[in-house]
Amino acid sequence: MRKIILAGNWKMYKTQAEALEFLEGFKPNAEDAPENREVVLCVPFTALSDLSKNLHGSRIRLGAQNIHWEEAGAYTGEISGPMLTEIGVRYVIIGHSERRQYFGETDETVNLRLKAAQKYGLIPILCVGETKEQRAANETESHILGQLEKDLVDIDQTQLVIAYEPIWAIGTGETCEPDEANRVIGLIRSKLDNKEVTIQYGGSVKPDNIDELMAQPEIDGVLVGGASLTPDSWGKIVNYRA
Ligand SMILES: O=C[C@H](O)COP(=O)(O)O
Repeated sequence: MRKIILAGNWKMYKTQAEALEFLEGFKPNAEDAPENREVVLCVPFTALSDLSKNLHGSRIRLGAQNIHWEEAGAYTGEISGPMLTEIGVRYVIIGHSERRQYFGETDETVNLRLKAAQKYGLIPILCVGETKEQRAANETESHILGQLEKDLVDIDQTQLVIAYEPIWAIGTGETCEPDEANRVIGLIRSKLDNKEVTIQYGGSVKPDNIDELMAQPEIDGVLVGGASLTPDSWGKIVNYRA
């Protein structure tokens, strides 16, 4: 069954102290949300351990923002599956457009990271999406389907979340129209072997557009950057009106 998953991606924001302060403010909002909604926070590595210790008995799940494909080794700046699972991490974002754009992530390395996540029992949140130029050139579909074809080689689609994030909508305030996000997500679903994969929308999701986005039949959740950084706006998003 398709699961509703609302995930915040804090990117490179919040120290440990700021993360704990956020948690104090957000916990009551999370507990108010309907039980069928999975609430996830993908936070910087430095905040994972402290948050994990403070999440016992809570329904909030922890996510990371990267994973290396090796179990250990000389890979300065990387993090491994066992390091994440040891502290209670359940989800990991892979292939975010910022990783692809600034850190040389390719479909090949995305595929390796996806395999590693699944090997260690983590649920990957695979990000795909087109640039403004690709959209203008009518290449949205071919680009995304090309990403999926390479990224998903030998990936178990029963342990997978996909986030459709049009790059032009990330952090710009320019949200993809809900019916257009629904159309693209429907297209992604049509190409998957497992039609029950949770597929999220991401890109300038805010408290004032979450209801309309979540009312779309193909959208199973959201991946949220900026609006997941304050307990108030993230609380409103996880408590969207069904
Ligand atoms: O991972 C989240 C996305 O990059 C969306 O970020 P945003 O909500 O700040 O536009």
